[in-house]
Amino acid sequence: MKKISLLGSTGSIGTQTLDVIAANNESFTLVALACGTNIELARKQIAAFQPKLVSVATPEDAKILAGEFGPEIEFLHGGEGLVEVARYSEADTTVTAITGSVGLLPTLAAIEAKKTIAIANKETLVTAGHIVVEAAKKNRVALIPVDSEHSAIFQALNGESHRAIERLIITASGGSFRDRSRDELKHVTVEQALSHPNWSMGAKITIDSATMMNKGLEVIEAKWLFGLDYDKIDVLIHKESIIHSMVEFVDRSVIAQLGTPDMRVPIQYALTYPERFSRLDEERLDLAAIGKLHFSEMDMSRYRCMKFAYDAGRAGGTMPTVLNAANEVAVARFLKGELTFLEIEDVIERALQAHTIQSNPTLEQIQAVDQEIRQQVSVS
Ligand SMILES: NC(=O)C1=CN([C@@H]2O[C@H](COP(=O)(O)OP(=O)(O)OC[C@H]3O[C@@H](n4cnc5c(N)ncnc54)[C@H](OP(=O)(O)O)[C@@H]3O)[C@@H](O)[C@H]2O)C=CC1
Ligand SMILES: CC(=O)[C@@H](O)[C@H](O)COP(=O)(O)O
Ligand SMILES: [Mn+2]
Repeated sequence: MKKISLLGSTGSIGTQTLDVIAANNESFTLVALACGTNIELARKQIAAFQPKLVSVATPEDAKILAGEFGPEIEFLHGGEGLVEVARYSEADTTVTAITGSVGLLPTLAAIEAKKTIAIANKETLVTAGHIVVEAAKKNRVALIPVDSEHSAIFQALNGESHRAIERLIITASGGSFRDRSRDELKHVTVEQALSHPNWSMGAKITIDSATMMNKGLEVIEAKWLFGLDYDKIDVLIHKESIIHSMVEFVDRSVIAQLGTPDMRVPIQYALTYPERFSRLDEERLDLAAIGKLHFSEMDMSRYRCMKFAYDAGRAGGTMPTVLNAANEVAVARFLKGELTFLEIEDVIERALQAHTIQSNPTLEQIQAVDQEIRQQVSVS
């Protein structure tokens, strides 16, 4: 029985992880969960899965739930609660399905406690990839990708030697505005931006997909997960999200992973790896019904965030931290109606241009830059 601790249980990845656990309850059990403020859903999840440790955002909610569920379950809150859930002694695998760089400290705590990490929280790798990868190596902990593109690459690689890889080809749907010109983006609404053509996801990643920042974050995520230079990581627009990504090998053979857009596939694979469990009752890919798949080149002037991400990744040091923190705040401000869609890019560009890079930053330096940029971008 694999014992799972889940960060971000009430979100899109979190709820689908619980679907996977419930569908395979002879193999998986949930021992700890953490969420934020969605207490109504957390209550249902606790009742259904009976974890032994729970963390929520506020002490008030922790107290209410403790009163309802009694002493059998321990209730914590805030950043410390997240860390305790991530490194819970009874868990052997931690699923990081929380949004944003707030996932960094809990992920590091889980690695230090030698949990296998099923990693969905890409912002953690973007903001501090060198620290996370180094910690995983030192503690001999596996980082198993959950993100669909990285799971596809992981499956395509299937243990192939690093030397055999010519390049990774990460596919991008183009997001909510894939068929609009830049001119048509001036007056788009939050509601329109939140309508992804292929995937149902949390708000932040859906906006990232529309700006193409999601793909930029994924390029940096791939650099750290697969240990490749940026010159070996390409992005290809593929509007159907059927090919989840590909690997080209040095002999020009290309291996792709395909499937219907369903995150429960990569989530389940991250939990069953190196085995595969059956999902025979689920929808199967019907290429004849789809008929055609489309591909086009990435256009860095149409998608400015793509260029920001490659530039920040190549610059290294604290630049990816700036990219991520500025983006998190800019997206939150767009969602609140404080910025227009195109202003997201302007805000990120200003933060990157104003920053003096620090190379090979420590965790403390990353945390300081993250805070500084958040303050700066919340008013700029
Ligand atoms: N959704 C998807 O299909 C994919 C997502 N990812 C990545 O997975 C991660 C999660 O995405 P997604 O599931 O869409 O996000 P959601 O917004 O749907 O869910 C986020 C989860 O994190 C919790 N959370 C957020 N902030 C805090 C905090 N400070 N303390 C405690 N809990 C917190 C939320 O709790 P609450 O709601 O209770 O406040 C919620 O459970 C992101 O990094 C994303 O990039 C990667 C690939 C695909
Ligand atoms: C499901 C998933 O992994 C998302 O990251 C998805 O890839 C978003 O799609 P695009 O960023 O390609 O629109
Ligand atoms: Mn993805």
